[in-house]
Amino acid sequence: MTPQSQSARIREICAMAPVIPVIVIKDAAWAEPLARSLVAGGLAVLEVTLRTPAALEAITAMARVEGAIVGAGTVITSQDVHRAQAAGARFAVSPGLTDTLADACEDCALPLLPGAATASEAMQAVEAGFDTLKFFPAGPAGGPAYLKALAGPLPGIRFCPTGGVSAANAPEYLALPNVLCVGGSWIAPEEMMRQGDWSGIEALARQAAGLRP
Ligand SMILES: O=C(O)C(=O)C[C@H](O)[C@H](O)COP(=O)(O)O
Repeated sequence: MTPQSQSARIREICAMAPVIPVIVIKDAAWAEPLARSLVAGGLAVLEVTLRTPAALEAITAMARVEGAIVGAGTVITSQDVHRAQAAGARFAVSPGLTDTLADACEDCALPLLPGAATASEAMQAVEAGFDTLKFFPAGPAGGPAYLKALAGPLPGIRFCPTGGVSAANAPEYLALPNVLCVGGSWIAPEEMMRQGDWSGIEALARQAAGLRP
């Protein structure tokens, strides 16, 4: 799967819902009810960060939930790519992009949403065949005004801003012509998962799913 066809698939995935929940999961037992509540709330595309020991098992459990399209986040190395794919991830998200990462995803045919925070990083990603990027870290890098400025010289690129995005500022990003969706951890707070507040998470998902202007 070439970077171009990976990027085409990533565009489709990013267009499915206005928000991709960024999930940091500490207990794989939470995975199935979490995925069910997010899908029920209208968010089908889910990113599980490989930041916790439970992440791979959680990906496997969530991938079995009907309607869920589960990807792995915090994919940094080729080993991450292989582990994510073996666990059942259907796409990968990275805070950045390296040749090694691009090659590993191409070899595995795992669509990659690579990260970029500057015009040069975005241009390098385009040279490597990726035209759909994660804008990371969105808030600290400059927020909606920064991303709006990139749309002029780089009109073909579409972004998923992530990092410091909330229900309050998501509409500002989603109104930009170069934004397909946003990513954020606010839809799956650890405390709500710990308490098994699945209906509360479903309500957060429903609110997020209605954010597209
Ligand atoms: O883990 C990764 O791969 C990352 O790139 C970082 C996450 O996307 C952000 O941590 C989410 O940001 P918040 O919504 O502000 O919590």
